[in-house]
Amino acid sequence: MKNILLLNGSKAFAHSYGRLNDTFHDAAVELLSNAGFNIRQTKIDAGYDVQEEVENFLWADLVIYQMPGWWMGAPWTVKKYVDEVFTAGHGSLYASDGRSRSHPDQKYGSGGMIQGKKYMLSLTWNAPEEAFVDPAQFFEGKGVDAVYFPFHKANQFLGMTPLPTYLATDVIKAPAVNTTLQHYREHLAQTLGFECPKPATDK
Ligand SMILES: Cc1cc2nc3c(=O)[nH]c(=O)nc-3n(C[C@H](O)[C@H](O)[C@H](O)COP(=O)(O)OP(=O)(O)OC[C@H]3O[C@@H](n4cnc5c(N)ncnc54)[C@H](O)[C@@H]3O)c2cc1C
Repeated sequence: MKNILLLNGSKAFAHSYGRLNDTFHDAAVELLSNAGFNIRQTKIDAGYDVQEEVENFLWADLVIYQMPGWWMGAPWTVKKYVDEVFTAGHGSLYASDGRSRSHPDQKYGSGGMIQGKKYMLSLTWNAPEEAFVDPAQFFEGKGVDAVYFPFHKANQFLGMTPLPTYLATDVIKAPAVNTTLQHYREHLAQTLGFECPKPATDK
C-alpha cells in the first residue's frame, strides 16, 4: 500500500467549528507523509473537481474519510461528495449493481471495479464511547460501524474493504485533543504497519 487519499470532511456549522477535524486530517497527512506514503488530499467543503476525485479513487490504495458525526452520520457535504463522485465513477469505480441475467450467482453489490483497495473512517463525536458499546445505551451496543452501515456499504459497492474505524468521542464535552490525536496516530501506525512517533503531552 503506497498511495493514500485523505478526504477532509470538516465543516464549520452551528456548534461544529471544523477545527478538530482539520487538526486530525493535518496530523494524518504529516504522519503518513513522514512514513513514506504518497499523499493526495481534498478538503471537501473547499470544493473539488468531480472527475479529479474519481481519478483520486483510481490512484489510491487507501481512502481515509475524516469527518464529524452529524445527526447520526456523515455531514451532508460528505454525502454530496459521495453522491457526485461515486455516480461519476460509473464505468471506472463500479460497472453495475452486480446482478446478471446470464449469471444468477452474481448478486447485488458485486459490481465494484476497485477491488483490493481499502477505506477507513476517522470520526469525531460528542457522544461518549459507552453510548456505542453499552447495550443499555443509545446505540444498543451495536457499535460505531453499525451506525455507519450505509456509508460502509456505499464504499463496499465500489469493491473496497474497510480498515478499522477510528472514533474520537466526547469531543465537545471533554476534549483531550493531544491524547486523542496520539491515539489516532497510533491507530494509523498499527493499522498500516509502521512505528509511531513518540506521544505529545496533553493540553
Ligand atoms: C448539525 C450537527 C449535528 C450533530 N450531530 C451529532 C450527533 O448526532 N452525535 C454527536 O455525538 N454529535 C453531534 N454533533 C456534534 C459534532 O459531532 C461535533 O461538533 C464535531 O464532531 C466536532 O468536530 P469539529 O471539527 O467541528 O470540532 P471543533 O468544533 O472545531 O472543536 C471541538 C473542540 O475541540 C477543541 N479543539 C479543536 N481543535 C483543537 C486543536 N487543534 N487544539 C486544541 N483544541 C482543539 C475546540 O476548542 C472545541 O472545544 C453535531 C453537530 C452539528 C453541528
